[in-house]
Amino acid sequence: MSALVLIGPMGAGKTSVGRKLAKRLGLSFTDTDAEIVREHGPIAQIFATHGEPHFRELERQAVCAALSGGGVVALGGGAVTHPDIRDALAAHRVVLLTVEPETIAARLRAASRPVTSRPLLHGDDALARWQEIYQARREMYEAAADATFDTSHGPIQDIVDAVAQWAVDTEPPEEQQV
Ligand SMILES: Nc1ncnc2c1ncn2[C@@H]1O[C@H](COP(=O)(O)OP(=O)(O)O)[C@@H](O)[C@H]1O
Ligand SMILES: O=C(O)C1=C[C@@H](OP(=O)(O)O)[C@@H](O)[C@H](O)C1
Ligand SMILES: [Mg+2]
Repeated sequence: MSALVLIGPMGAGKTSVGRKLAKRLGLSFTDTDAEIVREHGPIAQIFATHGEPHFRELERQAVCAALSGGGVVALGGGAVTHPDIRDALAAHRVVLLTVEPETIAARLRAASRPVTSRPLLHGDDALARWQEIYQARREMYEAAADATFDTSHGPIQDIVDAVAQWAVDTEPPEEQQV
């Protein structure tokens, strides 16, 4: 069963768009960060106690499990850095959500949970770090994506509608309802 997978940089909207998209399409929703937190505790704590490589291994396990369950799956922004995850994504429909730095600056300021869920942005100048990380991953995102939607402008519902339309238009024949 192929999943509809959302990838992209921190704050692009993978979690928020993914949840609404699943509802809209009548599919299950899995956020792999939420699965990791449920099983292993807060992301910042995992980074602090065991380091990023350990988090990436937990993420690899969570992503592989989520992909096999199908439905809509929102990944964490760094999941594409793992080669096993990049390989696994080839069998699924992958949507890249992008966002401009001007917009992300406001989202990072407004975010209520950056400290617990985005340890890579801790400290001074989170925006500069966000840009650096995005640039370093941009090619991996683009290579993995079947479609790209920018979430910088307009209401979130417009993005949900656009991705839902794309998903219906490109649905593989073997998964269409008979
Ligand atoms: N058009 C939009 N598309 C996506 N997210 C939006 C949009 N407008 C505002 N937001 C907000 O931006 C934030 C995106 O955060 P989140 O969904 O956690 O992103 P990610 O999972 O990619 O890190 C949310 O607070 C969401 O409500
Ligand atoms: O980009 C990254 O390396 C990360 C993104 C986060 O998820 P979101 O992209 O959903 O914020 C979370 O997985 C963790 O803090 C690491
Ligand atoms: Mg998220």
